Formats: sequence, C-alpha cells, structure tokens
Amino acid sequence: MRVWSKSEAQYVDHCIQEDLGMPLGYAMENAGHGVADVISEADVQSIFIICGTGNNGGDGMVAARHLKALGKEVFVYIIGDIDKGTSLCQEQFAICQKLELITDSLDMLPTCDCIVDAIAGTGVVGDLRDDLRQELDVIQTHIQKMTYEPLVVAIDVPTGLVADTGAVDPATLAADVTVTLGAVKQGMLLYPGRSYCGTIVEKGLGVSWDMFIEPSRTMYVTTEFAKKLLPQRIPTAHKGTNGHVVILGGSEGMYGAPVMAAEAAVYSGAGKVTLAVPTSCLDIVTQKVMPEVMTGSFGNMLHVRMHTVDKDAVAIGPGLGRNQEAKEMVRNFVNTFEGPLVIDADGLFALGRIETMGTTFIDRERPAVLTPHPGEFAALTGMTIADIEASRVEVAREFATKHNVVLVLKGAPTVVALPGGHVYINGSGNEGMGTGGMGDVLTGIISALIGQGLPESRAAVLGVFLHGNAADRLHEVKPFGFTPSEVAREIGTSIQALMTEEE
Ligand SMILES: NC(=O)C1=CN([C@@H]2O[C@H](COP(=O)(O)OP(=O)(O)OC[C@H]3O[C@@H](n4cnc5c(N)ncnc54)[C@H](O)[C@@H]3O)[C@@H](O)[C@H]2O)[C@@H](O)CC1
Ligand SMILES: Nc1ncnc2c1ncn2[C@@H]1O[C@H](COP(=O)(O)OP(=O)(O)O)[C@@H](O)[C@H]1O
Ligand SMILES: [K+]
Repeated sequence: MRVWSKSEAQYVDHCIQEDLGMPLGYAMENAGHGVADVISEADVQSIFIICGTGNNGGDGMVAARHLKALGKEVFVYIIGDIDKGTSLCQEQFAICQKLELITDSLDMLPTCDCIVDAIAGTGVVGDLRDDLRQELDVIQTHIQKMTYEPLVVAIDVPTGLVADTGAVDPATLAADVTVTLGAVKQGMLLYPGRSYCGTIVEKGLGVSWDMFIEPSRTMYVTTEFAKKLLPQRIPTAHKGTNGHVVILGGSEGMYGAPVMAAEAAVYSGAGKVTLAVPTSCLDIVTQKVMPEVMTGSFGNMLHVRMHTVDKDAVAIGPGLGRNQEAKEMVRNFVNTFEGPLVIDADGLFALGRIETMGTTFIDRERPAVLTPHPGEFAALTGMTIADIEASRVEVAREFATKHNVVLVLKGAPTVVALPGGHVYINGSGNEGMGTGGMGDVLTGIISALIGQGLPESRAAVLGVFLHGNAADRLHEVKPFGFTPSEVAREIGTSIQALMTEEE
C-alpha cells in the first residue's frame, strides 16, 4: 500500500489543480462523500462535526451535507475565524449555514453518538497553537463526561498528529476511525501516531494520482503486498536448489542465539544450514541444535572462509560476543566476503561507527543486509535512540542510500530501507515479540530467503513481514510469553496463509 509524506499530499493537491485543471473542490466533494459513507455505515444517528477553517474543515462540511441528506442529525461547529479560512472552506460554510447545520456552541456535543475531527489535516505547521489546544481540551472534557463512548472519526489525520513523523500533540483526540484521503500518511503508521488513528480507512479523491509522484517511495507492507514477494518453488526443487545458509556466531555463554538463527533458517525453507561457531563452543552447540543443522567450527579466518565460500547466504553476528578477536574477525570478513551477507547483533557492534568502515559497503555488487535494533543503529551512526525513533523512516532511508545497504531498522514498526531510497514500513508484528532471541530468528529467516534465491531487498521485506505475521498468529492465542523458537516454527504456516490470501 502506498504511503504519502506531507509534501507528497500537498504536491498531489497542487497537481490536481495545475496539471489536470480539476478544481480542488471536486476532490473535496469526493473526500467528504467518502467520509460520510464510512460514518453512515456505522450505527450512529447524531453527528457533531468540528471543523477548522482550512480544507480539512471543508471536507468535514461536505460530509455534514451528505450525512444530513441521509437523514442523520448533524451539527457543525467551527473552530477559528471563518473569514480567514480557505475559499473552499468558506464556500462549504455558506452552504451549511443555509442548511442550518452550523452551531456556535458545544452544547449539543454530549448528545451525539459520533464526533468528527475535521479541524486540521496535513496543513498544520509546527506545534498546535495554544488557542486550539485549549479548544481541544474543552472538547476532551465534554467527551469524558459522556455516559457512553461516542464514535470518534478523524478526517485525513487526527488533528495534531504530525503527518511525517507520527508525533502527536498532547491535545490530539484519539480516533476510533481515521478516514484518510488519497493515501495513508506516513505518521499514521508510526508510533505514537498509530495509536491515535484507530481503524484506518482510505478514501479516494475521485482521480488517480500515481502519475504525479514517483512510484513506491514509501510503501506499507500488508498481507496482499507480502504475498507478491514469496519465492516460487518448482516441483523438482531439492536441497541443492533451496540454498545453503551459513550462520557464523556464538561465544561462551551465548549458544542460543546462533542456534535460534540456524533453526529459523531451516523452518524458513533453506536447503541446507550450517552453523559455524568458535571451536570452544562446538560441543555444546552440537548438543543443542536440531539435527537438521550441520555444525562446524572456526579458530581463524581460513576456517571462516572455508565455511563460507560459495554459499548462498551467510549471516554473521548472533551471539558472537564483543571481544577484540570477534571484532577483528567480523571486520576482516565483511571487508573481504563478496557473497550474500546478513549482519546482525554483535556483527553490527563489531563494525562500530560506520564511517570508520570507509567504502566497504559502497563497492559491493550485492548489498549487505544490516539488521540493527535502535540501540545498535545508534552505535553505528552516533545518533541518539530518541532521534532515531523520532524519524525512523527518514534516518533509515538516508543510511541505506548513503552506505548502499539494505537496512532493516527493527522496532515497532520495523522499516526496511533499500539502497535506492525506497522504504517499506512493516505491517505485522506485536508487543509480545519483546523477548531475547526474536532478532536472531529474523536473521535466520532473511538468510534462508536469500538462500532460496530472493534478492536481498525482497528477502528483507518479506522476511520482516513473515516474522511479524508468525508472531501475530501466536499473539492471537497468547498475548505474550511465546518464544522466538515458536515464532520460527510458525513461519511455514504464515507462508501458507500468504499463499492462500485472496487478491
Ligand atoms: N490531498 C488532497 O488532494 C486533498 C486534501 N484535502 C484536505 O485538505 C487538507 C489540507 O488542507 P489545508 O492545506 O487547507 O490545511 P488543513 O485544513 O489541514 O490545516 C489548515 C488549518 O489548520 C490551521 N493550523 C495550521 N497550523 C496550525 C497550528 N500549528 N496550530 C493551530 N492551527 C493550525 C490553519 O489555521 C488552518 O485553519 C487535507 O488534510 C485534507 O483533509 C481534501 O479537501 C481533498 C483534496
Ligand atoms: N512491540 C513490538 N512490535 C512489533 N515488533 C516488535 C516489538 N517488539 C519487538 N519486536 C520485534 O522483535 C525483534 C527483536 O529483535 P532484537 O531486539 O534484535 O532481539 P534479540 O537481540 O533479542 O534477538 C525485532 O524484529 C522487532 O521488530
Ligand atoms: K483532522
């Protein structure tokens, strides 16, 4: 699903008028009609629509007119000075006035079973002004005093949600449904914004807009989208064609991480999986790991090269430890290995600040996949975790482009950024996934998909979705307490569900 930034939304707005010569009022009519459709499908009778004086307010008044025509009881309350509003908003106001829909007080609000936030959308500049905050606080107080919970519907975005980052103003009203226009706005998929949108419904503007903007700069990965990324298996496939994956990791006391990664690769369909660990760990790891995984050990770079030469995917890092020896091994390997590569956990730690690695990734023909969580990404970049979280889509995009890597920036939600600047916001996953080892499983899944012939970018986007989707299945049965290994075992079922998903 396509995702818009604020500037893309505004650019489409501009192109509708300038390039097509279509009056923006037509788009507003479609938008408001779409909102009215959504509300009329809900079981509500009286609707209190709070409108600002920009075009978001205009959408609200179009919706008011349609809802009135459907026989609903409708009140329109204006925040701000209508004389200073946009011409489209003033036009709609004049119509609503004649239809006697305008009220100048909040008195009727508590009698309504639906409240619509049409105060402002993508046109908000900077922090909400104090006067608007105060109005929102008063509205919030009215809602809290109601004896039943009204349905709160936001038009385009909940007012005060920053369309690019997902930051929200403390005064923002949390919606049950957000009817977003044209395409979903980036900030609606990022936290905390996502928690304020409720169910997101997309409504069109009555005109296709893909011709105006570069395709797929930011995408939301849904089940329908992920289905298209699945690898195809030919009937004659065998272990030699399904990829040989090597996991390099492990250290004393950290045996589980590489084992989970290797087993996840098996559950994700790898033809063969070899788990190579430092010599001192071999016995314990061999006892722990499932019989389908082959084991090997390394004591020097020559051993590492022997394990990895001509393999279909190599993952380095899970449980590798952080001593000097491990660090040097990683750097040496990353600098010289040209095959399909995934770097995770202690492998990322070993890289240190990315600038010190010079052009290592830039020259690679096949981009390496890096899978940091925000803490690891902070160590790679020198950024603070707060700054990363405040704009995870943009920082991921910038990093992937600058360093020619596929960057999997994990978290809620995980975003996958590609060297060409495209970003995929993952649509699966849940809070039950916060258990040690979850990331190791993801590394195994992505490696197995690369091993089966998917390009790194596709393997990363699909792998992240499958990982979250498998966890979502477990989450339905138990909200938390499911293990990373259970998630790995669920991957096959997730693949099956994707395959049978209706188009
Ligand atoms: N994308 C499109 O093609 C279309 C967009 N439409 C609507 O138009 C909206 C954008 O309209 P506008 O550009 O007029 O802007 P908005 O209506 O989103 O916001 C402008 C209003 O917010 C107020 N405002 C701005 N910054 C503020 C701040 N910091 N504190 C308090 N108030 C602030 C302004 O005074 C003005 O009243 C979209 O969100 C959508 O609802 C639709 O009409 C249909 C077409
Ligand atoms: N609240 C959440 N919502 C969605 N995904 C989550 C959430 N918490 C954790 N995850 C996912 O779980 C995984 C945790 O990875 P990581 O922190 O590397 O774990 P570990 O180092 O223990 O293996 C990531 O894929 C992350 O996106
Ligand atoms: K709004």
